[in-house]
Amino acid sequence: MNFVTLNNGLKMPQLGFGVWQVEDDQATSAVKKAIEVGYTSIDTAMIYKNEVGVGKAIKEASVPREELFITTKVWNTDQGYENTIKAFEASLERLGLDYVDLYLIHWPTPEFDQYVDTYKALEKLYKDGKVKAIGVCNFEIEHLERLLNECEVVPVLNQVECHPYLAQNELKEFCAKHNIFVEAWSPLDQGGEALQDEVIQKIANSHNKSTAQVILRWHLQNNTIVIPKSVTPSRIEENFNVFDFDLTSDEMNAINELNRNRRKGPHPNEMNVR
Ligand SMILES: NC(=O)C1=CN([C@@H]2O[C@H](COP(=O)(O)OP(=O)(O)OC[C@H]3O[C@@H](n4cnc5c(N)ncnc54)[C@H](OP(=O)(O)O)[C@@H]3O)[C@@H](O)[C@H]2O)C=CC1
Ligand SMILES: O=C1CO[C@H](CO)[C@@H](O)[C@@H]1O
Repeated sequence: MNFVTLNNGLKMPQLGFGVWQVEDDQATSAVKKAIEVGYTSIDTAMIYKNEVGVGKAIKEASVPREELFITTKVWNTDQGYENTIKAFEASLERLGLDYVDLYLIHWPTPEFDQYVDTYKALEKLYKDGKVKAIGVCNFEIEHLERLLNECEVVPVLNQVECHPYLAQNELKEFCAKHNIFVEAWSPLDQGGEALQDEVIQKIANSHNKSTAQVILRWHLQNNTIVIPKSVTPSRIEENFNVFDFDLTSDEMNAINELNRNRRKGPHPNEMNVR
């Protein structure tokens, strides 16, 4: 497993396990399987409604809590300083934990203009030692600039949709300049067209790997953190088995050229759901 060092010195596994669209019960078995395979980083959120199931897996796992890296997120309806503190305590309770490693704002929801206050609540939780790191999801450059100007703690990462068809080059450049990692959500294009791409298929054949493994390798070699999701035991293993080969710079460039700025999810400025 590769670890990255976040801007506050905390180490985080570069490959983690996502659990969106996994029912609470199934989350327990999927996370237990993932931990058995060797994943130690788990990405959940209040809105996934599976924090209880994830917490159960953590409790039943044979790996000590301090070796795990648990991420959860504050949902749009809980934004604002006081609401965020309450939402965090509720997440902690559902997870059955006394701290989380990383707490993230789920969407900026710019129309409501509360993400600065929300972030200030994350700073308070961080200063109180209840979270080991804080960050954001789905922040565009202008949203990050506001945090950098108006808040004290630089987010450790920005979790955004990213895969070969949505490379996020401009955002990656901005984040790198400010020592903020990019973490890719839907890194496998939600199991979609990118997994069938002919260019990626050819590269995969030459390494005797799957297209999913090549895509994950592309993310890792781009210095991106990844959190693929699967409830299929063989795929949970497959997605972890990406540290025994390297893509050449020609192969990396060939995948870079597939970018078409095509999103599966909403644009952050259009996601003002409450
Ligand atoms: N911050 C945010 O706004 C968001 C965060 N996320 C986070 O990112 C995580 C990952 O993103 P997600 O949207 O789930 O999508 P992914 O890109 O991880 O793709 C998951 C889909 O791909 C399939 N799959 C997984 N591995 C393979 C494989 N090796 N071969 C073929 N198919 C495969 C899965 O099927 P199956 O499970 O049936 O095996 C599932 O349908 C989420 O689970 C969540 O934690 C996601 C969306 C938004
Ligand atoms: O992480 C995510 C998945 O679930 C949410 C919806 O229920 C999305 O909005 C979000 O981006």
